[in-house]
Amino acid sequence: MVVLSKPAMKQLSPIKTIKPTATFSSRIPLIDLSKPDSKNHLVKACEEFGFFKVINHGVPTEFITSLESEAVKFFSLPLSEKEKAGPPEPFGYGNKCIGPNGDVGWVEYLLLRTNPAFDEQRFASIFGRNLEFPRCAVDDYVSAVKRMACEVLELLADGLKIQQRNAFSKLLMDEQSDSVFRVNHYPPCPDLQDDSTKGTNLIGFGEHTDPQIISVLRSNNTSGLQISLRDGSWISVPPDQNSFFINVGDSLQVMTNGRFKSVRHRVVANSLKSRVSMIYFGGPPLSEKIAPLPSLMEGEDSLYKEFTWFEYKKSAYKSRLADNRLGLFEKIVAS
Ligand SMILES: C=C1C[C@]23C[C@@]1(O)CC[C@H]2[C@@]12CC[C@H](O)[C@@](C)(C(=O)O1)[C@H]2[C@@H]3C(=O)O
Ligand SMILES: O=C(O)CCC(=O)C(=O)O
Ligand SMILES: [Fe+2]
Repeated sequence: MVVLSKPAMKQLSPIKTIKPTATFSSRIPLIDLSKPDSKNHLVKACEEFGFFKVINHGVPTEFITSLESEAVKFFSLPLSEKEKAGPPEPFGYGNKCIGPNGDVGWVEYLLLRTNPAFDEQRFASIFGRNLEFPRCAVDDYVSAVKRMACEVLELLADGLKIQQRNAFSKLLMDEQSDSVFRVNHYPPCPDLQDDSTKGTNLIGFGEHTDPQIISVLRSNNTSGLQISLRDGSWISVPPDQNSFFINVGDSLQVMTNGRFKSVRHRVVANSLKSRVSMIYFGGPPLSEKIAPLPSLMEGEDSLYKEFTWFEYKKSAYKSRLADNRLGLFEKIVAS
């Protein structure tokens, strides 16, 4: 079974299908941010999984529910209306096409910038006069999630015994922080019934790691998110609309000289229910050098060549979703 999106300029691959072999796992680390020992659990989770679930996160429920209902309203509009906010370059409304290099998935989305430089006018220019998406609901939600992301990063710095506890979080707090916000909608996708594809599902969002420092993800109660373990196997993440899921991004992997690993993840479309997810990608300013923190090197050499976030992002936008983007920046170690 091949599902093609509408013709576009780029050569598009068919949306991939997948046999639902991953099992739901109770192994995903659960971090209670209100507990005094959370910093050590956080470090362990970042080392072992690059992924964890957070409870007692302090993000007001009303910010979550109000933004999610606005997202549902937006995605319920006729396609011709939503397309007025597209195509994503990279910001705006996108449908099936992910990124500029031919990746596709069973997903539609809004990709927005979050820093203050993305002013009212530029926000409005995406949505136009008759197509509203409430900037204030995005701002309330993103500010609260960013605060929580910074708290997590500061606890991680404490857990790693880094003296400057804002070593990571200051990059998200910077006025020039290149952070991004994404709302994904995965429409229900009935089980495929073709002989060759019976019992398989479409890929909603293909496997990848996130390039930034940290990603904070929240979804409605529909399953679909899967993460890859260190042995390469995939596990399904049980959905929980009251919690947040956090991904270590490539930049945090580099800043910890590989001690934390960015997590490979993907989304499989659900056959019956639609899935809505909202993800804040906390990134550094474009000019920031991404390099291991000296206190984490303990006499080791950096595993990575020196690069700025601008250079990494430029390279990421030339890559396909599933590529090992950090590979290009790893030092070749003589054996
Ligand atoms: C295929 C692509 C989409 C992406 C840019 C890229 O060329 C490779 C990285 C992709 C990713 C993954 C995490 C985030 O969803 C994202 C916004 C990002 O920063 O990197 C996407 C990019 C995108 O959709 O524009
Ligand atoms: O929608 C999701 O749950 C995850 C999507 C994702 O990984 C991304 O947008 O980078
Ligand atoms: Fe991702």
